[in-house]
Amino acid sequence: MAGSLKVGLAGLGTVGSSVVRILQDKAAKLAAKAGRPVELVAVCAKEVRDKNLDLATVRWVDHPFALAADPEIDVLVELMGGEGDPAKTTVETALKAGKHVVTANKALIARHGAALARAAEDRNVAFNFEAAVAGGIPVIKTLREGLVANRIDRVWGILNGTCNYILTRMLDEKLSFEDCLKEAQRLGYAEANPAFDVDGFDTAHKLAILTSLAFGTEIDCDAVYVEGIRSISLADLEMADELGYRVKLLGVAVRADSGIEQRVHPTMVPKDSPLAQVGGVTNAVKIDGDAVSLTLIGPGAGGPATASAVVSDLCDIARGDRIAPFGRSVDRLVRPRRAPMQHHAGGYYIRLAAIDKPGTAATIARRMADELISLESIVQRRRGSRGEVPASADAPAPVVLITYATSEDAVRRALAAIERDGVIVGPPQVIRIEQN
Ligand SMILES: NC(=O)C1=CN([C@@H]2O[C@H](COP(=O)(O)OP(=O)(O)OC[C@H]3O[C@@H](n4cnc5c(N)ncnc54)[C@H](OP(=O)(O)O)[C@@H]3O)[C@@H](O)[C@H]2O)C=CC1
Ligand SMILES: N[C@@H](CC=O)C(=O)O
Ligand code: NA
Repeated sequence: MAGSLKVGLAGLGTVGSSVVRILQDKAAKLAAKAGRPVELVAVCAKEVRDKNLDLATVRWVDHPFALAADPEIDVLVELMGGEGDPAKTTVETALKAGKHVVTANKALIARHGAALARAAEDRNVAFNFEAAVAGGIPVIKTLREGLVANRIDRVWGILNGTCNYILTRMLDEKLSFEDCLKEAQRLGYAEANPAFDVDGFDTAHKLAILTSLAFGTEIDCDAVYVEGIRSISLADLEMADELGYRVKLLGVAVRADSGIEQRVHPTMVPKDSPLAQVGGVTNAVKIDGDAVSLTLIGPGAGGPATASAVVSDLCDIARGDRIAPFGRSVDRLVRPRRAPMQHHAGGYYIRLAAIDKPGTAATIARRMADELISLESIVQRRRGSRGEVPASADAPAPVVLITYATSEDAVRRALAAIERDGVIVGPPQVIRIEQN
């Protein structure tokens, strides 16, 4: 058997600890599959959180930059997280030193992926990041290699385990948003700063990476329209359920007439659609190609699932597989044309807190008609029913509209007019609807 691939690991948190365990517990099987042992020789961390981790045979290095330049290692695994330092310089240092790099750090790739991939290409080393998108689901490999013969028109799905866990638990267990988030943190799903999860930025990072792979374009993270899930109430989840939908935080990248549309927002999907069935920390990615359309479903976060992808990347390197990180040379990625969000076309769920007085319903209907928006349904509830509306005599009553396909622009204009008319209280809740 060939000599071992020597691994240096920076970051011993949720994912790093699981990587150590897999490399140790499955050493013989991995060596057989990769054709040579994959050996952890050095680690670097601020502290060892998991006191049961056996690091007796592993060298401790005090700083990640030193680990990245360590002459003994062949590959640097970066599992510290964060788009800036120390992660960025650690990865740059390793690539400059001619070492392969594996990372799960989507924030880093979304911001600096092209420059890092170029550095890897220049030195003919691997820069692998399967764990960065949809955790254990091999979606990077699927897009980069398995679907190479396809023209991709849309890549979309549930890309954040924490948000899907929260939305599922809120509806199923009637738990509060805060309690669900705490559970997701305890289970190791959330980012170090969970605002990245619940405000949609983690999904945006992942979507930007998928977009580049799917459409052969430069990563354009700033082009992603982002809305998170903080505004989604139990009332919305229950109303969606009643109307035949589930609410999911989706990332959607689609080839539109005016360019590539990239958006992240809470989305209603029909209850009988595959994405609606995906609950908890599970992720799902749908890829619509001209020859093959498929859906990949699997665990999107958590130590073991994410480490599974990291170890897969390491085995590819051990086998000698070298593939351009974005499936083609960075110089061959094209600049994407951005399709503006105002041009987005689709159905909408709109929840209004309507003032209960004669003419309100007519005003709302007229403003919608002015913008040529056709309504599929209107549901009006009594005051004090769902919608967290107090039951006092002058309290507003929840009105829910479901529109047929229309444009974002038209919806925004109609709602602005309704607000000016003074027939609603507070901001309207708007959730886009995505059909299969
Ligand atoms: N958790 C998940 O489910 C998934 C995570 N990822 C990504 O994987 C990466 C790691 O995530 P995760 O394991 O959850 O994060 P954790 O916060 O659990 O672990 C990060 C580790 O890196 C250490 N670290 C941070 N800064 C330094 C430093 N300057 N020097 C040395 N060590 C440092 C931390 O130490 P300390 O604890 O002392 O701060 C901690 O041990 C992130 O990029 C994340 O986005 C990707 C997919 C899924
Ligand atoms: N915080 C992320 C972790 C995996 O990428 C998530 O919840 O999906
Ligand atoms: Na993955």
